[in-house]
Amino acid sequence: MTIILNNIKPSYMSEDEVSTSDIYMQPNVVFNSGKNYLIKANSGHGKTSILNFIYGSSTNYEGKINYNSDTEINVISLRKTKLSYVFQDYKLFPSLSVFQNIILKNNLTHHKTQDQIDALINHLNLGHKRDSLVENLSLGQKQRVAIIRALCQPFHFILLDEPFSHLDPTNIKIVSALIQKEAKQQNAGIIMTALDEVFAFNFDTTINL
Ligand SMILES: Nc1ncnc2c1ncn2[C@@H]1O[C@H](COP(=O)(O)OP(=O)(O)OP(=O)(O)O)[C@@H](O)[C@H]1O
Repeated sequence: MTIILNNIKPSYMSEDEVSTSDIYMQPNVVFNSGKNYLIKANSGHGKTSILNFIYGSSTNYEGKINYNSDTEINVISLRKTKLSYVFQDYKLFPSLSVFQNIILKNNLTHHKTQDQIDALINHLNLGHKRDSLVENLSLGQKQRVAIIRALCQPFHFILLDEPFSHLDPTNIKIVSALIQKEAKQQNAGIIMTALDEVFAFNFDTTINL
């Protein structure tokens, strides 16, 4: 799958604000599945915005996004099998447990077995929290739950919005290896945003937003 951005500009940001961007207001910015991309920028420069535009959860922009060069495709139809997203604010259900949050999604996709989900929970050091309510987790624990949930579907691209902002170096290493392995198995692309370099990851391309 290919995602092509053409002259994208958030409607709520001025031309001056995005004038130095390598993505905003640029023609033909191409993302290919099978490749890992880092989108790097300071706070408030539009990282969440660009992922929301690609995912179609915001249409508050000028310009055009094409998926597989198809100008007519409805991005929402791509989400179940082609686009996964780890939101910066996680979008978990606080009154459900770790396991319930994950299985709720997996029940829609049937992408993993229950044993595979338990193995992932243990692998990301959340075994002792499996049946705890998400509202009682630390931010770093919530971040890992959101990552496991995002892996419970097939995808051609996974979008990750500052996914390691609350993780320690050991967990970053474990989570990075897992995401890269899962993406590689599906020949999928990774589009990650961050404030700075992410050394635990092998990126093909780093783009300054
Ligand atoms: N729906 C919206 N309406 C108006 N302004 C918005 C909207 N969404 C974002 N903004 C503004 O656009 C700018 C970019 O926001 P965005 O959340 O994309 O940045 P970011 O790079 O992800 O920031 P951070 O690193 O702090 O998470 C900010 O000035 C923000 O206030």
